[in-house]
Amino acid sequence: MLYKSTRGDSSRVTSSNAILKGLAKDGGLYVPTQFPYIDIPFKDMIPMDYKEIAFYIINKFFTDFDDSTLKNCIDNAYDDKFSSNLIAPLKNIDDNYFLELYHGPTLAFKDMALSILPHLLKASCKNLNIQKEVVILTATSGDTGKAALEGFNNVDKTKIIVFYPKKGVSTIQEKQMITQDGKNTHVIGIDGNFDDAQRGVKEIFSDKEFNNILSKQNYMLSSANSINIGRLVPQIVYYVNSYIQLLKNEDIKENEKINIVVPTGNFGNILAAFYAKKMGLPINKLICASNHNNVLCDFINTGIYDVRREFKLTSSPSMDILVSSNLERLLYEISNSNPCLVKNLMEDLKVNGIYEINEDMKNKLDDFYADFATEEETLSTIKKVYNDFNYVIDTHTSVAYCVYQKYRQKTNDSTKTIIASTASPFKFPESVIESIDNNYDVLSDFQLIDKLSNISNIEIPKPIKELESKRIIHCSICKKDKMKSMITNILNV
Ligand SMILES: N[C@@H](CCOP(=O)(O)O)C(=O)O
Repeated sequence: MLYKSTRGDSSRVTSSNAILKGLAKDGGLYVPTQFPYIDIPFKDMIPMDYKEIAFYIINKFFTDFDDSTLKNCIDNAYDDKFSSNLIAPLKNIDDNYFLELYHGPTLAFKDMALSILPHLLKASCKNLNIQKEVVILTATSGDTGKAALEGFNNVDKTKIIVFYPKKGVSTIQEKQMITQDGKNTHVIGIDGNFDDAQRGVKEIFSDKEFNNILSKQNYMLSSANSINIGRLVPQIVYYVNSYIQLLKNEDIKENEKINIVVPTGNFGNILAAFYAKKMGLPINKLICASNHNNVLCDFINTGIYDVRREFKLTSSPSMDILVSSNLERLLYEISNSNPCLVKNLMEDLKVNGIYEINEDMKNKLDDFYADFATEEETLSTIKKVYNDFNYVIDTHTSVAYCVYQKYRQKTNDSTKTIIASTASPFKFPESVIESIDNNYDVLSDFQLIDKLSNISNIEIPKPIKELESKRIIHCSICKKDKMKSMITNILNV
């Protein structure tokens, strides 16, 4: 299996190369040259556990890793760092299936891939005999940053540098990042939003001169964001695994189609579900749920991507994104793998802040349904789910569930549905408690966490409990146009 750029660079690279580089030379994203198919009957997968399914799927994409290396990466990733031995359990709430992706070390779905990425990256270095130190640049709107810091913490011959919007993440998300220990970790708040951080990181990847300077000093750049194919492939696994869980529990029949609802910002998580569908997972609709930054929802409904709108800070900060990176991979797929077309659309976006896809591509968006939740709807949905089912969800999952309710009302579609539950409610105690009972607005974050634990009858997750006494280690901030000089200082180049 080889990988190519969405923007036409003619070179084909191995998975090790794609993982190490993160982004293609021409600024495009690496995509597989063909899609592997799930070639065993789903019922034969019932006895397989999460790790075995992970091996089956990842092995089809990362073909230059030998079996024992890949198994080793998987064993080291999905171990007792996860508080559920199912790794990603499904909760049946009112015959909807919440796929709880937040039982990893940092309590967000990003752990599902960032627990394995450092191992894949180290193995890639070995496969390619790379002796350089790898500098992982990461832009985050809250969850990726902490998961990447945790994953790469003290990993030999790597440094991890995370940029986050100083005013665009929850208090707990920020505290999780700025208290991160590890001699190779760096965290910087910027005076812009997530789009500024992501743009800055991408510009640095494409800056040939800077990359040459780094190379002379024995450094190379890679990415922990979902622009890196090493992030995306492990995310396909949990959709396949959850389908098998449904089958095992006899909630569905073999080959019965399901819907998947994903709260979406950078389009990585829903793209992984789309990739699962391309591999043969029986999926009816992929339901894209946006918050008030509803640029993706508009795109899916009109074929026009228009970022010329106000960037809103919401209670679901991880989705506060207007320039959604992975949509580029979808454009590539729905354009019949036409890199010139993708390149032109990306150029239109850069120059004019808008593009429109052609009719043929619009028709291929039929796999998707999209809607969005307002702030009010997000908070009232948390309350409703709590009151009706005594189940506490976070703000991002609430966006997903709210959009799903709208979908049901509009379509009457009763297909069994998985709702990606992307983060623990303990990461957003203020918004979650405010939704359920707004009598507590004078309490501090950690008092709110206690309250949340009482209300939900769920023990405070260990990583949150430990956070209260952790000291702040990182207090760097920078202007959004000074990200490169921050890196220069850190690396002393
Ligand atoms: N939601 C993200 C933003 C970055 O997305 P990624 O999936 O590309 O890493 C975050 O929490 O940082």
